[in-house]
Amino acid sequence: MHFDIDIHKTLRSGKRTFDLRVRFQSDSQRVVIFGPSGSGKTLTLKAIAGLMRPDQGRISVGDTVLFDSGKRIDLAAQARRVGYLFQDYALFPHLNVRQNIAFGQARGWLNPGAAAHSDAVDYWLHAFHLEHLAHQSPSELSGGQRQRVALARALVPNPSALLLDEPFAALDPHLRVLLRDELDRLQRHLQIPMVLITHDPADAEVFGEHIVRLHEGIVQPDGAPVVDETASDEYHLSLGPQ
Ligand SMILES: Nc1ncnc2c1ncn2[C@@H]1O[C@H](COP(=O)(O)OP(=O)(O)OP(=O)(O)O)[C@@H](O)[C@H]1O
Repeated sequence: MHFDIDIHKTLRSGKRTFDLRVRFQSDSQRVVIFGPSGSGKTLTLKAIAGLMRPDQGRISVGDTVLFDSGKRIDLAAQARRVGYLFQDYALFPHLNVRQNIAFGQARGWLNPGAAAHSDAVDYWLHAFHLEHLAHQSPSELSGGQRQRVALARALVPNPSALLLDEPFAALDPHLRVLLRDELDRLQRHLQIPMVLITHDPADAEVFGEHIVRLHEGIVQPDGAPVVDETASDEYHLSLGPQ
């Protein structure tokens, strides 16, 4: 999957301004945007997802141009076919697990109850071992279960790429190691291209086939690729053919 990213955005808050000038290209399936707090990682991910409109630039994922200020292209977030995992998972507290996952489907937006019974929802409930929790609410789940529900919701519309905002930040250190391993195997199994943002070097080590280093809104030139050689065919989740 080819990512071609060129984002210009100036944000003002009182007397403070923040200039985001992010430009990179990648043919990697595993791109990590790595940088300290406040470096512009979330803004970059939101721009790719269509949740933040750049002032200028061009964003394409594969053959699809998602945004091009020169050509006045700006696809709506729902039309971009990218899954987004929010840092705090952003599950809906009033919907149960099944309904939260169904919300990932376009038709679920109006009536999650009606969309809750579909093959795709059943598939991801099963794949993430969530069937027995289908009727529970997010407040009744562990941190790891919440992450699986959020991942299932992001995957249910069969996106062409996955965007992950600090996916392990909300977890305790032990769970972080387990779920990092689980996401590693999930990505290798699905072969879904992903862009993951993090300030944790351990995430960059596992997922950073291509590392984009960000500092104060600008990509740093020393972003040499780091290839992870620990590929494993083994996969413990119940994933069948897609
Ligand atoms: N709506 C906004 N208006 C003004 N400034 C903003 C706005 N949103 C973000 N910023 C500023 O832009 C900068 C980059 O924010 P961003 O959320 O992308 O950082 P980040 O690298 O994801 O940080 P963290 O790791 O802490 O989440 C920050 O200094 C932030 O204060």
